Amino acid sequence: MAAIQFLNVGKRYSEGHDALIGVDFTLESGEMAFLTGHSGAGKSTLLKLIMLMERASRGHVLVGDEDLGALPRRLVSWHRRRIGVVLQNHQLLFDRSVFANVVMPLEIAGYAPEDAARRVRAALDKVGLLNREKHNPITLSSGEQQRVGIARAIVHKPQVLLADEPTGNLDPELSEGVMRLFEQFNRIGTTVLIASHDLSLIHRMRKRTLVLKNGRLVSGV
Ligand SMILES: Nc1ncnc2c1ncn2[C@@H]1O[C@H](COP(=O)(O)OP(=O)(O)OP(=O)(O)O)[C@@H](O)[C@H]1O
Repeated sequence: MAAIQFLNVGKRYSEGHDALIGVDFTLESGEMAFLTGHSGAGKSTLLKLIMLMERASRGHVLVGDEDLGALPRRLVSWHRRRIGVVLQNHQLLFDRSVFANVVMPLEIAGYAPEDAARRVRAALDKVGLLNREKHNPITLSSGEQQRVGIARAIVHKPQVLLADEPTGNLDPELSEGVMRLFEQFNRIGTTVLIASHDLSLIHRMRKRTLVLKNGRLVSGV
């Protein structure tokens, strides 16, 4: 079954700039792939369409069976809960603990506190940070902070995990560790799409790689 489908997708920003043109690809459920291309090629835009942070100007974006262009407004938050997102600057809040950062998506989704706490600990365990739950993230290294961001992205067991330059600030060894984590989530069935311009890292991972050039998919389809 397809997890993500782009059918002749175009995205024109209001200024008239075409960020994506005629993009067609399918990511099967349980697949892991990279998305690469020069700065401005359209990588972040493509991910934003999947998260419904932007809407396609042409064509169709499907996540599972749902055509996002036809998704009723009341289902947008349901849709976002199917997706976990990891960003380069991880957007952790430094006025609260690691635990409090990771539990946020579960609080928003209305989980009971005990259930939420169990899930947060399971997520922190998966990223190797169970002993840091009471720390403030500002006291952690950048690699550890990124792993807190990953725990927060997967704590609600999303079907799809998206990452936008998740290793941008990390040295090669830490970057590889983060990629191995994504691989682990993929192995248990999560569909993973990672935007990155770290070509040597992508090469080492030996996964399908979608390449964008000036808004068009030129390879990996
Ligand atoms: N909100 C916006 N309004 C107008 N233009 C935008 C907007 N967001 C992105 N763009 C433009 O769309 C094009 C694609 O941008 P996008 O951020 O998707 O590229 P990218 O491949 O992720 O680049 P980078 O690697 O530098 O993050 C760029 O020319 C960018 O300037």
